[in-house]
Amino acid sequence: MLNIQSINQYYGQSHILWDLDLELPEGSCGCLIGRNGVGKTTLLKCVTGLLPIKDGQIIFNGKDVSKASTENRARTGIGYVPQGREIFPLLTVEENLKISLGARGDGTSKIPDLIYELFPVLQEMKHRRGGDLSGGQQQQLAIGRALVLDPKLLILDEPTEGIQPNVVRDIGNVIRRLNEEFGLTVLLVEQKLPFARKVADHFYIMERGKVEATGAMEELNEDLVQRYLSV
Ligand SMILES: Nc1ncnc2c1ncn2[C@@H]1O[C@H](COP(=O)(O)OP(=O)(O)OP(=O)(O)O)[C@@H](O)[C@H]1O
Repeated sequence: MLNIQSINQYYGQSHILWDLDLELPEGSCGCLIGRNGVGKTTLLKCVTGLLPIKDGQIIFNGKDVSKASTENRARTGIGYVPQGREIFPLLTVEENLKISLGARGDGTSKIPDLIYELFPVLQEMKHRRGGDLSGGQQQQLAIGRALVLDPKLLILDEPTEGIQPNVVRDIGNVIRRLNEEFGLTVLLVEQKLPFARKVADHFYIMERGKVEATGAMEELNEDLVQRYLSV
């Protein structure tokens, strides 16, 4: 589904991603983990097209999307929920969701029922402004907005950051459901290991701009945690 081959990325003179490889099989739920500053968000932004790569390839569904615009990648099925959510605070919940409809390219003007089914709170609050929602509700809105595009791959950057535990649980359940019931492939960055273990089936440990270890989530043992994640 997603095959990243030997990509390099720089911010000015700073070399951030180093010949990075990653393979995410279709139907899986992969979690990128690693200490602060190792390049997790940068990698997600390279996949969505928000940041250019210097060399290497990003293959999505068999197509090389390395040079495609963010809009085109979204149209071909890459959905993105950014860190910090980035919803529009002055627009209503419904307007936030409708904005994404325009990017679908199929002319539909109806928000898919699935979004309100997954997140009933968005239905209840659809006429409220995005900025009036709690952090957890805004995260649900950000996920709903990505789902409006009917993605095949859903990318989430720290979806539980700054969110109260009961909403974290709901978000975890929705991600699992999207993956297991609806067959969505998922790639997320997550710092909270218990959440990562519950939601994901694969892990990718990043260190200094590379994927240094990967495997099934059950293989994420104490040695790896000590070596790559302890601070
Ligand atoms: N816009 C930018 N300009 C210059 N350097 C940047 C920029 N954004 C990030 N960096 C640097 O790139 C490196 C990787 O950052 P990135 O945000 O990808 O790491 P991360 O693993 O997601 O970290 P965190 O867990 O703290 O979010 C860091 O050293 C960071 O300081």
